[in-house]
Amino acid sequence: MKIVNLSEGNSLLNQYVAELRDVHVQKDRMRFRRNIERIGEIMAYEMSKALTYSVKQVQTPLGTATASTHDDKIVIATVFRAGLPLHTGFLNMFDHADNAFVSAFRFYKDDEHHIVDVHIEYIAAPSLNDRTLLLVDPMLATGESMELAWKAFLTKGRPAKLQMACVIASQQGVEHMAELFPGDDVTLWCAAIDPVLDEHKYIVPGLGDAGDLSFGEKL
Ligand SMILES: O=P(O)(O)OC[C@H]1O[C@H](OP(=O)(O)OP(=O)(O)O)[C@H](O)[C@@H]1O
Ligand SMILES: O=c1cc[nH]c(=O)[nH]1
Ligand SMILES: [Mg+2]
Repeated sequence: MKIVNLSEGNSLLNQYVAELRDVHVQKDRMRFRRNIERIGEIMAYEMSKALTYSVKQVQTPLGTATASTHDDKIVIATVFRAGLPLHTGFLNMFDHADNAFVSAFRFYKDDEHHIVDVHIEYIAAPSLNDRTLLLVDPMLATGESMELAWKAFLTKGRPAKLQMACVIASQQGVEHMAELFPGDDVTLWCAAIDPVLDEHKYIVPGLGDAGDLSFGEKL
């Protein structure tokens, strides 16, 4: 698996990630969601550079212009619920894309909240055969949700290409995905890689619970 960490370069992206992490700015839920969406827009732009392009002719009112545009048949796929603002950001840019959704939520199997399991309940997707699948989820902690989402989407066909995107990845999550995708045909794009998970499997320093910060706490 190839990894592109977009925070390695200086750009406005880093400002949005810093705001996502900031406990004071997080009180503004609309800004939190919008910052994830803006990061999705920037990531989509960066990821568009890795697509397959061909030159086309465009009829203008005054003549014919040429443009190199991508030929990928894109499906943007995300994981309920924290993935929704990131998905919107991608769809703002890839506005012709089809879309796919899966629900995955982490729950604790023990009273001490140390053992996390992931539960998948719902999947809605077009045929993924021969498509370019952009699998986007803001947080990659253990990597379990991303792996199960990928396996759930595989029941809808075999994409020609897979590109994954997350805002904050943990080192453990990156290693988990690299084991799942040992070749270099899959790329993981992210805006930060954080060093550790805490005992509850939250990314540290991370940002907290992306789903709760976007939409409020759930029971
Ligand atoms: O890599 P993992 O350890 O699987 O954790 C990452 C998952 O955690 C978050 O979802 P969460 O389960 O909190 O659900 P939510 O979107 O409803 O908050 C996030 O959106 C990922 O899907
Ligand atoms: O740190 C984490 C880990 C999983 N999900 C989140 O929202 N945050
Ligand atoms: Mg959550």
